[in-house]
Amino acid sequence: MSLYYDAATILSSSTADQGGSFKSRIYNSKSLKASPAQIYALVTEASKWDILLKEVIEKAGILSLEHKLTPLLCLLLVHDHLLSKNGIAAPASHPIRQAVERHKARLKAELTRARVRRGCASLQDLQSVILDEKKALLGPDALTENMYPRWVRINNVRSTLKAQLDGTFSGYRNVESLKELRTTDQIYIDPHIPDLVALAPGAVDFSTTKAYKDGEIILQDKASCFPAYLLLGDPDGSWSEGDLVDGCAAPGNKTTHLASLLAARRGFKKNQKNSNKIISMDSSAPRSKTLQKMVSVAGADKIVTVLAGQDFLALDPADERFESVSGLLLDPSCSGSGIIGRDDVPQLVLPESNRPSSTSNRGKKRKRDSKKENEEEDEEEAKQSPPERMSTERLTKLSNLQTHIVEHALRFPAASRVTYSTCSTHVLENESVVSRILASDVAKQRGWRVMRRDEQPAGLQKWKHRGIKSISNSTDEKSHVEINLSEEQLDACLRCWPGDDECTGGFFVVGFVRDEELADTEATGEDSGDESEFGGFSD
Ligand SMILES: C[S@@+](CC[C@H](N)C(=O)[O-])C[C@H]1O[C@@H](n2cnc3c(N)ncnc32)[C@H](O)[C@@H]1O
Repeated sequence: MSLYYDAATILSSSTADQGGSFKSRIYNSKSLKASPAQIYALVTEASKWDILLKEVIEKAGILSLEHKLTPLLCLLLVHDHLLSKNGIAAPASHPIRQAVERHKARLKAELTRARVRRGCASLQDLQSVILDEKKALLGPDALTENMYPRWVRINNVRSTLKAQLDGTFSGYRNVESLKELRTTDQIYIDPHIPDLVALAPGAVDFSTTKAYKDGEIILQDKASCFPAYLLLGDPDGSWSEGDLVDGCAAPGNKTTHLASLLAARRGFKKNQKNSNKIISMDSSAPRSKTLQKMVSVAGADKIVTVLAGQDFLALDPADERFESVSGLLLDPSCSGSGIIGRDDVPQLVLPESNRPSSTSNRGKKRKRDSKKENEEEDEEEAKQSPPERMSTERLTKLSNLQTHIVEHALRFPAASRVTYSTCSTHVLENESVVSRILASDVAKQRGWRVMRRDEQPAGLQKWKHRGIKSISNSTDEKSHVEINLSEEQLDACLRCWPGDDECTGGFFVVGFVRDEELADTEATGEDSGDESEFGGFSD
């Protein structure tokens, strides 16, 4: 029984008090009695159905009859009663189980009515309609990670798309759009990124499959696949790369994607001698261990050299180890404001109680409950706009460091392509950084410009979300950031927005290419490299 009380407690407690992500709060809490896995599963599942549960509970009128139930407790219990295979996890004689089960006929009837009203033949169909309603009601931030499709990238070092479709995904039915992806036996082949597929939310946990353990498939969000593809282009593309550097590489998603794209390219150009290598590094030693492990599992040890604990800014571009480096991928630390699930306390839409608020004969307890609910409301408000929480000062420091890292990449003597990416939605960390880089001496002296849309790989040319000049959130507005980018330059920037129809997290990526004809030998001086500008951030 503690399961429902524990879940209600964790949802009501303030993130600021406890710190950490929602999941870590559950797993680290010492005061909860129920199993953390059960609490997490209950809350995340209930948050997928809350709009429906609210409607069913209100129409069944339970809350005005059952004074033992708060709206939150009722929602969690009715979820399990109607939608969980095993029903409510409490002894049949427990008063709060009885408080729900007394109304089982009405609840069942209201569930059927709600499904029929929406024209859905099954509960599975109903679920995606409910998620769409939730998105429309609360905006994309209301959706947590577990409500998005599962993105799976096929690793060409160890496998091929065809082999995986015939193996791991055999029996899956192909759908033509993400919207159609509703049931767990469907698969969608992404039109923007080669060898990327999506499975419906709730599909099997692919991290338990043999293909995952053998490194044949990698679980990677779609947006995070943009940078490596932007850098290397299509396998039949004309850019013939030398060595590659991934300067901020841990845990290794983009490094292993680079390796996969190189493998695909080698398959395509079988007769071409190609011995490019990838040099990957991360300034954090512990994260470098993860990077090394991911590279090994992906079968990329022969292509990738990991420089563990290496600060990219401390590399000397003139070092002979880097004389053949033609492409660099920079994905430095950022605010992470685009990450789905970072502030991942599910937003639950609760039923209205329809009870007088202070006249109850359960004085104290009711007061406690309503205090909890007020706290919940405050918390919900605080959750509305996660990107606005980071201070302008902190964002400016990050932006300075990001600019400095990319400018350093532009100095590698043989470099002709560089990509810069973040999982941030802030203009300050994205278009503003691009604007500052293009204005820097190193960019002018060496003839760097942005990679135009028509120069981008075929899949990304089709991507509709592009750079912007401003965003209506207070942190960016307060910074009075000036963005000197032309329409063409903004069009060269690729953006992903959390919660849009493409089901990505928030992301930004831009490519820079070197055009010696643009090189301005008159431009002098080094760009500011004052380390004190960059302090005070963490990953
Ligand atoms: C956003 S994460 C990179 C994610 C990675 N590209 C991937 O796709 O798996 C940023 C990483 O940059 C590293 N980092 C930050 N500043 C760095 C620097 N100056 N040199 C090397 N690594 C750095 C951090 O330790 C962190 O692991």
